[in-house]
Amino acid sequence: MTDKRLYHIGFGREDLGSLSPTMALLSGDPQRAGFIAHTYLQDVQVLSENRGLHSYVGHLPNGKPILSATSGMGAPSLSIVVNELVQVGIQKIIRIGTCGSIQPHIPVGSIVISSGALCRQGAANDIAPVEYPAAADPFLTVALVKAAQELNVEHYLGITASVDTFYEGQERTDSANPNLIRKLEGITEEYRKLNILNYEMEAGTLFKMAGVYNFAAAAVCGVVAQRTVAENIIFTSKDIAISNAILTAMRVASE
Ligand SMILES: O=P(O)(O)O[C@H]1O[C@H](CO)[C@@H](O)[C@H]1O
Ligand SMILES: O=c1cc[nH]c(=O)[nH]1
Repeated sequence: MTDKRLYHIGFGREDLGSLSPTMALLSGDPQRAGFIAHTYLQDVQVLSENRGLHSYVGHLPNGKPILSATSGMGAPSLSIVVNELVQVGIQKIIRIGTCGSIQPHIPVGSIVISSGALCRQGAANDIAPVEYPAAADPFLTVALVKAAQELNVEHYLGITASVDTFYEGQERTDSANPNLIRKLEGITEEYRKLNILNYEMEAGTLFKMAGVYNFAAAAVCGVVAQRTVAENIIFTSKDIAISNAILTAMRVASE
């Protein structure tokens, strides 16, 4: 542990003052991290906006201090941020993300709460063996499910596929690269049959790090694409999907 400013997140323990938050809400998108901070936290301070990794600290109406931070996209960036957040005293992380559904019954606008992840992520292999479980914290995860029930948010609990690429790794061909390597052809259908609910790009590595570093992690993602129908993001449902994920996570953070 250190009291110095951490190189990537751009702040250290001393910048947190007497607040000393132990919970972080982690968004891939810096705008989302800022929105959460400015909408839900009181006495918000901008801790850093280094490399697009915007971080904010404040407290909830009940006085609980909370950090709202940015992971960036993908596991390599997340792994750096999470390592540094743990160094400044964070013990619980809820990822608030977006995802693509690969099950026909999970519509855009709803949320997926991850019970665990199939972790097809290179960064995680630097942290733990490939067989190491990518398991969400059961207590935070049940709390997210309860929160979604209480808020009447359409939610699904199950296994997430966390992969390194948005296009090839999620079997998208409507992109600059129309060619998929053979091992990725049909992977979405295979995952669908394995009862995997969704694709995203950070939860698996986050969960493995939580096991190795000994902190609690959970993930809630708004569904912004329906991959059994099409590859594209459904912009008309994006705001409601993200809002549902944020509301659900904030209810848990407020407990
Ligand atoms: O919306 P965020 O949290 O960034 O999450 C998802 O969106 C990005 C891809 O569009 C990836 O980071 C993926 O995991
Ligand atoms: O389809 C999607 C949507 C958001 N994020 C992903 O990683 N995939």
